[in-house]
Amino acid sequence: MRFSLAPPVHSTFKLTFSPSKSFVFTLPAIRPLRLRYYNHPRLSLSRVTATLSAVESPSKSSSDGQNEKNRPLLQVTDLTAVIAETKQEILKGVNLSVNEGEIHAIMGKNGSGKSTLSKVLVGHPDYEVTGGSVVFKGENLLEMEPEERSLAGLFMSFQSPVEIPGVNNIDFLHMAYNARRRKLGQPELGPIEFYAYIYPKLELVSMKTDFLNRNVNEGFSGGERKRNEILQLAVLGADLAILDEIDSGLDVDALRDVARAVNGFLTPKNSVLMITHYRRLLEFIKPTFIHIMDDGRIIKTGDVSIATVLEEGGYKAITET
Ligand SMILES: Nc1ncnc2c1ncn2[C@@H]1O[C@H](COP(=O)(O)OP(=O)(O)OP(=O)(O)O)[C@@H](O)[C@H]1O
Repeated sequence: MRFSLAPPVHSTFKLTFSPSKSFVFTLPAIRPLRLRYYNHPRLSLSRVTATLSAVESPSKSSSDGQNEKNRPLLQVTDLTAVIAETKQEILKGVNLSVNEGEIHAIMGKNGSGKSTLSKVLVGHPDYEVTGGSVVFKGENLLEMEPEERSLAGLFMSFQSPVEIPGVNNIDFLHMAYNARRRKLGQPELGPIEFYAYIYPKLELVSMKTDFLNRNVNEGFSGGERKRNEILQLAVLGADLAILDEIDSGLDVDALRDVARAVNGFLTPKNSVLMITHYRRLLEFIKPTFIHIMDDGRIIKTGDVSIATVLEEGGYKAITET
């Protein structure tokens, strides 16, 4: 990728990626700290390019490690959890193993506990774990704060992504991205470098650049929220991405875009755990395993053929096979 930086005029910049593609953006003026980057004497084309390669290269080189494929990433054993407020038990002994490079889909009737499982994994405060264990990348996930889980490489896209009034999208992503880089011992990216990094990701999910300057999810349509979640995933990266009904509310084109972005995120080292009700998503993102959840437990695991049985005969057909 080649691009040049036009000299800054006030706070508007132009990044040119190729003769036909350029991206004009306005840096948010709310962080005085960032102003020092505007006229940074060492911010040259080569520096930005070098930073971009540094960002892109770890996932590429890690994908070379074929012999490391299939190492365990997430191991959930006999996990039980209750609603914190009422102590009602929702998860009643979940067992699930996800290895590096695998795509797992969880299906199940409404209210069977799928979203609860994913929220418990990311440390949502509405739930209390009452038993069992969760090991993520060799560490006890349940002992980590939600933020630590995220920095450790766990990403969750919520079924109903929340609005964050007063925080614009680009600031939010920039902050989260730099927090992850700090955790990885990498230097933070300044605003210009970050814009250059994020631009191709916007294209990946077919999102217009004006979404960057809007407050996170505020006034976004259902489909735009989902695209924005996947943009977050593409920007932040993750070892395990948990996608809760990423297909709900998407039109056919949006579903394709989102699936393409998710597939683009995959390497032999990272994994996806997706919750869905429909086979349609599984045609775009091919799962290694499908699990059926019922009443707080995974009651069946198999390959993609389960989704066909389900679509044709409903959950009754699954429990009878
Ligand atoms: N915070 C909560 N307060 C009250 N009840 C809850 C809470 N969280 C989950 N539940 C209940 O736990 C059960 C499982 O909910 P969950 O959202 O995990 O189901 P699901 O399998 O994801 O369902 P769906 O397919 O409809 O999204 C439901 O009966 C739900 O009402």
